Amino acid sequence: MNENITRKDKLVALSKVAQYRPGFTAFIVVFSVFATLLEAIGLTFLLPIIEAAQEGGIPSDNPAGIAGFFFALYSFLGVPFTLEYLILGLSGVMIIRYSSTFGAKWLAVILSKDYERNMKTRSFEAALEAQISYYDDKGSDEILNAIITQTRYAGRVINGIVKLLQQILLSLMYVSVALIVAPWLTISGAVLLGGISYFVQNILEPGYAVGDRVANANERIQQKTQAGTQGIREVKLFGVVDDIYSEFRKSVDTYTDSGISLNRNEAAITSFYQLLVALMLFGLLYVAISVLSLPIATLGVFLFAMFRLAPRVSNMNSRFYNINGNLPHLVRTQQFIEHLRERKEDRQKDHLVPDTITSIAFEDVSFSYTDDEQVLNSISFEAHRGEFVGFVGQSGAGKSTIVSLLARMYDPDSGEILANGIPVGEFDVRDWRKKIAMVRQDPFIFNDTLWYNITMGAVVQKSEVRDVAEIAKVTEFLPDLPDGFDTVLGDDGVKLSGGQRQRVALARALLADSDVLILDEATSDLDSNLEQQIHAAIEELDDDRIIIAIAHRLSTVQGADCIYTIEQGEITETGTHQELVDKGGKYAELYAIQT
Ligand SMILES: Nc1ncnc2c1ncn2[C@@H]1O[C@H](COP(=O)(O)OP(=O)(O)OP(=O)(O)O)[C@@H](O)[C@H]1O
Repeated sequence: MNENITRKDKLVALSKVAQYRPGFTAFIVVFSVFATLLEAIGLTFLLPIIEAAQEGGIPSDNPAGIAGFFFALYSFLGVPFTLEYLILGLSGVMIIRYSSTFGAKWLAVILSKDYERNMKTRSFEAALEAQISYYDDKGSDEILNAIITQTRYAGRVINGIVKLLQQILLSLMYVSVALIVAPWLTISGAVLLGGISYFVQNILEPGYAVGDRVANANERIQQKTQAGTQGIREVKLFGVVDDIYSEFRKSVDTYTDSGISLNRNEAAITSFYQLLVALMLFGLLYVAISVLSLPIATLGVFLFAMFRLAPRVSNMNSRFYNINGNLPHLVRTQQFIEHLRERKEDRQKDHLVPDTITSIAFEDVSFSYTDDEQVLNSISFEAHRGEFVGFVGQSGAGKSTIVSLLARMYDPDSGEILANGIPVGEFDVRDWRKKIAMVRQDPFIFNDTLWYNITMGAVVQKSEVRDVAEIAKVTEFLPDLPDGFDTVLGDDGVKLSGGQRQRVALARALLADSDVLILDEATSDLDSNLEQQIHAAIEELDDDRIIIAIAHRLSTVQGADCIYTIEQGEITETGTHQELVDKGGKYAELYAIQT
């Protein structure tokens, strides 16, 4: 993830949060301020009650001040101004106050969780739509971390902002009251409070820096966990258990220490801030009494406002610190979504994909994954409906890259890939891929049933699944599976052998009934006998589709209509098996070694 995050990036991230359901956010803020105001009203109710207690349970029938206000209100409503009704009134205010507080908190949680959901769904959706090259660059661990962990922290920012806004509004209210009763004293108090806030925020390590460490540690934890679980066999076999564990431990320690620092600093802000504010208030009190000689009533209201204001400002400071701590996650998540969108697969639809693909052609196609290395160099070939085409060549020659380009996992740097004479780049990429079924050497097996892994959730007849299972020789090991087609195959098909996994993937591809079947070392883990049986069955099955097979074992492509030998990204030989053997070139050399 981008480590060089500027102040502008932070502001942009925050402004995006502000634009997320602003009406709902404003409603929550105003609603919670209303709830807090009710507390103040409830407090003022105490005055007439105390008075009534002093008067032997009967409040004066002509009270002054706040009690007078309540007397007038009760008269207006036609409610007797007695102790019982005052207590009932106070209870009513408290019921509304705490119900409102509960409502405000509930709404704030809804907003925060809704934002988290929005970030999660947007990022996963964007990840699903992103080009494969993004996955090559970033690695799935970073993407998983961004979608699962980062978004959780990012969701907390909006909650923090709501709470910060509540505190700001309440503080403004108390400042206004204090300003009315004692303007100069309030201005002096506000300047002092501002100074203390600045001082407290600046002596501590910035929340953003601590939060950034947490975000980095999270990324490393995800990496190590993934390496230690998905790669558990290699980890054990190559004796790196201790290394993986110690790196994991280091990251978890950083995560824990940084989390503690963040919370400790927030607590420090709250505690020391309150101490400093108390000292400041003593100073102001001294000035008010000895220098300004304020009347007691004014002083009372001023002190009340200041005592209410101080915890709000302290809370504002720790909230601000907390938002800063979560901000790196928010910025990273937003940048992650943006980067994914920039790398979105092109979904242009200049042409509808033809119902039947009758031919495919590469015309002078060149490609490189990075600037350093040209992987394909002017590749040209054609394949027509019903033809079987084979690619052979040394490891790293570029064979898989050719079929990846055909499936539009990457776009060529130059040249054209055509289907029925139309550039495949002009089709909607998803529609185009529906015409292709590819089996890779190491196919992914979903942690689901065998049935799901073959049908991929499509509604199909059992007989169809049985047919493809028969051709792909899945039926050979089906009786060994405890629940037949309903057997769950485990994480990435862990309960199957390499050859069994390939056969499941082959059955999946055959069921897709595509126009182009690509077999990229699809049967390499099977013994030659089984492989030949499967290939014979596929070739017999349907002579309509185009079959492209990549193989190291030359017997796999021996029956192909045309075989291309690839060397360092170029086609160096073309012909049938016999023609190439007779030619005595690279193919013949490989064939001689293998036989
Ligand atoms: N995603 C990628 N990013 C960068 N380079 C890649 C990527 N995939 C493959 N390459 C490089 O491209 C070259 C061709 O790889 P490719 O997989 O097409 O070869 P191949 O002929 O299919 O090899 P093999 O027979 O071993 O599967 C290799 O040098 C490889 O390192």
